[in-house]
Amino acid sequence: FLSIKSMNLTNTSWSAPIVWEGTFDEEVLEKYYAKHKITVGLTVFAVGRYIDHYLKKFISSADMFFMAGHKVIIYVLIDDLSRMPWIQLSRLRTIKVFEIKREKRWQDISMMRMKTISEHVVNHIQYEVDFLFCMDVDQIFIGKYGLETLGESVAQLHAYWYKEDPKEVPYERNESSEAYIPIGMGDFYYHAAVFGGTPIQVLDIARECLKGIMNDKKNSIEAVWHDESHLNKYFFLHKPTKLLSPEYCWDYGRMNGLYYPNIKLYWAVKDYKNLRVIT
Ligand SMILES: CC(=O)N[C@H]1[C@@H](OP(=O)(O)OP(=O)(O)OC[C@H]2O[C@@H](n3ccc(=O)[nH]c3=O)[C@H](O)[C@@H]2O)O[C@H](CO)[C@H](O)[C@@H]1O
Ligand SMILES: [Mn+2]
Repeated sequence: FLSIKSMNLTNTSWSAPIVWEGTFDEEVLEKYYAKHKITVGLTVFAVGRYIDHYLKKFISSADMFFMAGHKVIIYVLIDDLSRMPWIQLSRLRTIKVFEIKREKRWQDISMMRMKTISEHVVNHIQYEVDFLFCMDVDQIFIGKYGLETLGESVAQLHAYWYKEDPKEVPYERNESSEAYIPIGMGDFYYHAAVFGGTPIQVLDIARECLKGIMNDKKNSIEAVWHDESHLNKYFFLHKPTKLLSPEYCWDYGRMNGLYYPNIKLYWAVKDYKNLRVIT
């Protein structure tokens, strides 16, 4: 019998922990943070049809499972304030809603999040939270997503690629792109649906990714997986201090016979045809 712990990597070659259920002591963490009170931020974007389709479920499930028992500020970036759903939150939770401009192409809606995140971290988030996560809206929490995920620079292993040789993962392979990673290089393939860290670290991630995205635009290049390609380049150059196992961003639609009992967050059903803006 092999436990998940022994089947899967729990440390990277640069000694960053890979967080799986069973690799941390929740009690010790809770005791520590009872004495060191923190506030955790969570940014989420909802533009166009993603508002009605995903936002309410994301927020109400976060209310229940994201940093339960700790102070949380959810930052909602939305292109139509009048469609912000009403959600009753538990104690210790606050929502701040901001209206953003709507990009025309879904690729830009996704990529330009890096710009909006940078601006908001600079203007206020850095003074309001100790740790910050940035997440896609098309996902749902179903298990406790807790203190074990906090770190200076946190990356999410992509559920499709975490066992794969880096040679096989879909990094950007066009040498002219800022996101380029040569074949044979790279550590893991990270999922852009979740990243985080201290606000200053998140600012560096967002700024560097944005720089790459804008330089590529200048050269009429768009990386194969958009912001995700640039995020992978960033984490290749600046190793994350903590990695989250796929339990923290699972796809039930493509399990490949694998079953993990401790999923904390999973992909909502995608419906690109109907939900994404027409390009
Ligand atoms: C499996 C897969 O295909 N993954 C890619 C796909 O992720 P996703 O299919 O998860 O991208 P997505 O459609 O969720 O877009 C990313 C996020 O942007 C926001 N949003 C996007 C479109 C929109 O009309 N309204 C809106 O609010 C929303 O917060 C969403 O969660 O695309 C991303 C952006 O290119 C990355 O490249 C991912 O690697
Ligand atoms: Mn998504």
